[in-house]
Amino acid sequence: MFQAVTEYGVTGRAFKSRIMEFQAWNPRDFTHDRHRTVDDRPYGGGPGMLMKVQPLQDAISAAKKAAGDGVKVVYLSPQGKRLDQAGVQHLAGAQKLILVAGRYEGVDERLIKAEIDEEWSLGDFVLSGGEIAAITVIDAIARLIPGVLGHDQSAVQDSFYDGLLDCPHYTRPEVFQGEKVPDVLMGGHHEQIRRWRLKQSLGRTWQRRPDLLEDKILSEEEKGLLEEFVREQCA
Ligand SMILES: NC[C@H]1CCC[C@@H](CNc2ccc(C(N)=O)cn2)C1
Repeated sequence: MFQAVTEYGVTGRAFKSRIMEFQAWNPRDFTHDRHRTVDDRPYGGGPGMLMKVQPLQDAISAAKKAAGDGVKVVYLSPQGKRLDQAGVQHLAGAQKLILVAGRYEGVDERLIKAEIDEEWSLGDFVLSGGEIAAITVIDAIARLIPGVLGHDQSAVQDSFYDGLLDCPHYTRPEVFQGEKVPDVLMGGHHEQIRRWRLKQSLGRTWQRRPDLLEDKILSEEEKGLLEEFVREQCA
């Protein structure tokens, strides 16, 4: 599953060039019974199983041992703190991360308490396993590691990560579905293009995610551009 980030795209290059390193630790490799059992029944009964404590504990311990000092152990679940770009930046600051991907109905609370440093959630929805959440986190973190994105892409990244939604993008043909590319983008006037893109990002954020604007202090220029956008919308 993790080949999605270790083998493809910019993240794949980050792992191939060893800017980043990945190793998977499967609890099944830490079982001692013939069926390599990794699930166990919940005390208190009820449907579903939990992750068997001993194999998961041993997998985490082995990963910690291999990581050495300065490792942060993160558990991904709907019960975690809601992850956003600021949270990704926080995680990207860690030298080493162990991402624990759960399966079944969950993990014994005592194991979480003993081994997990931070619990994060990608959103209010349930996946069949934490692996896809871990893959997503790895991708988001990788994009923030110096050298992973080409310098040109990192320029694009900055505009998006100032807490605003991205502006509309256009490429060939000039007319598509009966609609022309906005003239400003055809003119090559970089300062006008910068302002237009910033105005579109501000306006789109105001329209679709006003909550993001609540946490953002706008510069005088941004305030002016947003007012212009709103006036044009209400005209
Ligand atoms: N109680 C269900 C829970 C038990 C333990 C394993 C997880 C794996 N699935 C996940 C993991 C994370 C997220 C998320 N939102 O970040 C959603 N789903 C499911």
